[in-house]
Amino acid sequence: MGLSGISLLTTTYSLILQHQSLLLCLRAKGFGLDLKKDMEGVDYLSDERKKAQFDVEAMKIAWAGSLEAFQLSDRMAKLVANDPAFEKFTRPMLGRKELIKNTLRKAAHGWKLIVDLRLTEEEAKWLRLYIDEPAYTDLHWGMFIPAIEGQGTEEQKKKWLPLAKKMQIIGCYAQTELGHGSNVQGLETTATFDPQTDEFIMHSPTLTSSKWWPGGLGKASTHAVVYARLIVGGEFHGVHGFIVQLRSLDDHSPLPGVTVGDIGMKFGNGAYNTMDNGVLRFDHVRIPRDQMLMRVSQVTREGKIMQSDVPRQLIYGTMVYVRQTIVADASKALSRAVCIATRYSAIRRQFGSRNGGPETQVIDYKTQQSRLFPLLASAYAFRFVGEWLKWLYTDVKERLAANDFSTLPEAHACTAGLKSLTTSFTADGIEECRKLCGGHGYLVSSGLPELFAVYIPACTYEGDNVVLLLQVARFLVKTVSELGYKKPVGTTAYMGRVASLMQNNCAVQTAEGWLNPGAVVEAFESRAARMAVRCGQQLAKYENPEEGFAELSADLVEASIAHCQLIVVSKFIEKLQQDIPGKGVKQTLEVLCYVYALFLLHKHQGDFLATGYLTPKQASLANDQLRTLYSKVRPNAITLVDSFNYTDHYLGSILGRYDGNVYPKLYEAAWKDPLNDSDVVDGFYEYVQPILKQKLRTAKL
Ligand SMILES: CCCCCCCC/C=C\CCC/C=C/C(=O)SCCNC(=O)CCNC(=O)[C@H](O)C(C)(C)COP(=O)(O)OP(=O)(O)OC[C@H]1O[C@@H](n2cnc3c(N)ncnc32)[C@H](O)[C@@H]1OP(=O)(O)O
Ligand SMILES: Cc1cc2nc3c(=O)[nH]c(=O)nc-3n(C[C@H](O)[C@H](O)[C@H](O)COP(=O)(O)OP(=O)(O)OC[C@H]3O[C@@H](n4cnc5c(N)ncnc54)[C@H](O)[C@@H]3O)c2cc1C
Repeated sequence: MGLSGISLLTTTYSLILQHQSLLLCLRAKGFGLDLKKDMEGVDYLSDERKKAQFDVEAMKIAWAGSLEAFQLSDRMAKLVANDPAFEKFTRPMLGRKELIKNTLRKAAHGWKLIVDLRLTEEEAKWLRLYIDEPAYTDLHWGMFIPAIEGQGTEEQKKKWLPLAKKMQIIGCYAQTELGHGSNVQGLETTATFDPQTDEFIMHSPTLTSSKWWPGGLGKASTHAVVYARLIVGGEFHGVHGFIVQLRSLDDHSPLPGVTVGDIGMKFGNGAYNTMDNGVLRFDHVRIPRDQMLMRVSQVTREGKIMQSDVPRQLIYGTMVYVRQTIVADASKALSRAVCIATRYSAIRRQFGSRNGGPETQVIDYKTQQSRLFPLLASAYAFRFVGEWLKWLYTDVKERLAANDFSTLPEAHACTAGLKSLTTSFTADGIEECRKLCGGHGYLVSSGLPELFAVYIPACTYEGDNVVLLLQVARFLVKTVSELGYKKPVGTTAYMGRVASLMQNNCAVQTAEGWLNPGAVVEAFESRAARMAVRCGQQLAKYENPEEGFAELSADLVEASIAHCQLIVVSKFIEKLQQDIPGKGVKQTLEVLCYVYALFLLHKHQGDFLATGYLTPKQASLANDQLRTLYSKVRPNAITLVDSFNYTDHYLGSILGRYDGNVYPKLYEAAWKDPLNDSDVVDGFYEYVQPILKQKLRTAKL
């Protein structure tokens, strides 16, 4: 085959697909074909992109939240993607020491860009996101600084924040211990006030009191906000945060009395191993009294405890903040996996060839659609609920600054519940995307294994997901028990209509009847209210409420999930009531909103049926409608994932490449694996050749 023959192959998409494997064989056998030249610059997904029924540029803005947000994010994504310093292809192949050093290098380069280009805090945040490598900086900016901002006095903020924001100190958030993570009040590290020297003595009295897990602690941090039991005058006064210096600012060596190191390798290659999660012990380390974060309680020079008007729950405030950001991160992680799986599903063909024509794109299989499109819809749903949660958190923060703490319990329940719901779904969703990509999804170069490995701890950190749903359950039970005399507000306002929600059943008679926001919201409200009330009734049978709560905890978790799903569905619907510009954008989002809601209704139909709200026929109609909706998503699938506006660098996936040029790039990547540096593998002469050359004496073999 001559070169002209090869260029002919590039003329049509389907022909190229048929001949790719042949070309690859030729190259492998040394025919000297330049695949790069032949395949690059072709958009294998262009036919798919032509099918779009909406304005993609407008959808990008709807996804980003505003034109300004889109432009900012786009600028930072390109800045990172075009900088070779942020290459990440080889990350999963690095040993731990190289990995950490590489991360330190990237973090330093990122900081240099932030300083040199005078980036704002918002721009810097996006820059770190697109660098896409968990690092000590996440904890420094994401928890250490927010802990001081939320729990420090004005004086403390004035002293510590400028140092932290200029990175003259590096901080982490040291709460969890070897023996306790979820049970914060069970922490054992002590901070004992010494009135003679006006200091706290930080001490780790037991092995299980060793701080264990804090990110950035292992190797990078100079300081930590350490959570410890406050002991004054021999009495315990609750757990509080203390700013403690751990390492010398000159040579980074641990200070006297401080034992600190990394806790070792974690799940997966690369992935979260770029983070130095650490262990820390104190041997009677002294810190000045003014290093206790004193917005909630103060210890005076004389050793008196003073309580401000601020509720003690504010000590948990940093977790509320981070849980809110984790919901936003869930939509990013899920959309990334979905983008990879959707693009690849349009490229991949299996079966169905007629008369030698192309095989069927796997995205056209209804089973593929029924697994993929709900994930796509969920990515959008999480994006919009994340946007709402950010608003809620900003509102709470402003109120807290003005000493209005009334909305803190709801903010806690919403952040805890939505963190749990979105991270559990996203972790499962990434794994589903891997399966949707068949065998190639299991290759590291698909980007999915590392994304999964880096993401799954989100179900555990910032609160184990079940523990958090039990917090939501407490909030719901309290709301139900107060219904007689207190009007529920915010996300529990629907409980105010509990009588009608318990009585009225679903009125939908046709599949089209489900395309009605009122019908959908009422279904989710009725299910959530009925499950919460049922739990309340069951609980009332127990003399000891705590015993009842423990006994019914599995049902309470289900009720919490129902409540949180209602929030996501409602916020998606509310988003659609806003003005969303761009041809077809709102209509396409409406389709996704119904896919999200009806998929959940189908998946949890047991709840809807058991509570008596739906009949089996109505549940079946919802499923009929869902099938119709999948057909409406299909032509828009590729452009819906293009609307995330992810660069190939951020996606980090050959299967998810924007141009769909999958096979040549997979092939090329295989040859870059260090194992292929030589034809004869290291170890052949020691371990393989002797076997091949052995003269067997046993008769049996
Ligand atoms: C590719 C790159 C990807 C990179 C991704 C980067 C993402 C970066 C993000 C994160 C990186 C990971 C960092 C991880 C950090 C951590 O994990 S820090 C440690 C987090 N630890 C936890 O979350 C512990 C979980 N436990 C708790 O939250 C609590 O202890 C509890 C379980 C809620 C408490 O239980 P308990 O019953 O003992 O509670 P009490 O202390 O008695 O308090 C009860 C009352 O307080 C109210 N409450 C509880 N929590 C809060 C809160 N956060 N805010 C407000 N109010 C709260 C609760 O409702 C009770 O109130 P009531 O008495 O009125 O009923
Ligand atoms: C990657 C990663 C990064 C982390 N980063 C930090 C950090 O920067 N700073 C920090 O301080 N911590 C950090 N952590 C620690 C993290 O916050 C805790 O691991 C988390 O809060 C869970 O606590 P645990 O490990 O004690 O789990 P456990 O509470 O021991 O959970 C074990 C099991 O018990 C169940 N369980 C526990 N309590 C109850 C209950 N009351 N009712 C029913 N079931 C229950 C849980 O559901 C779970 O199935 C990190 C953890 C990870 C994995």
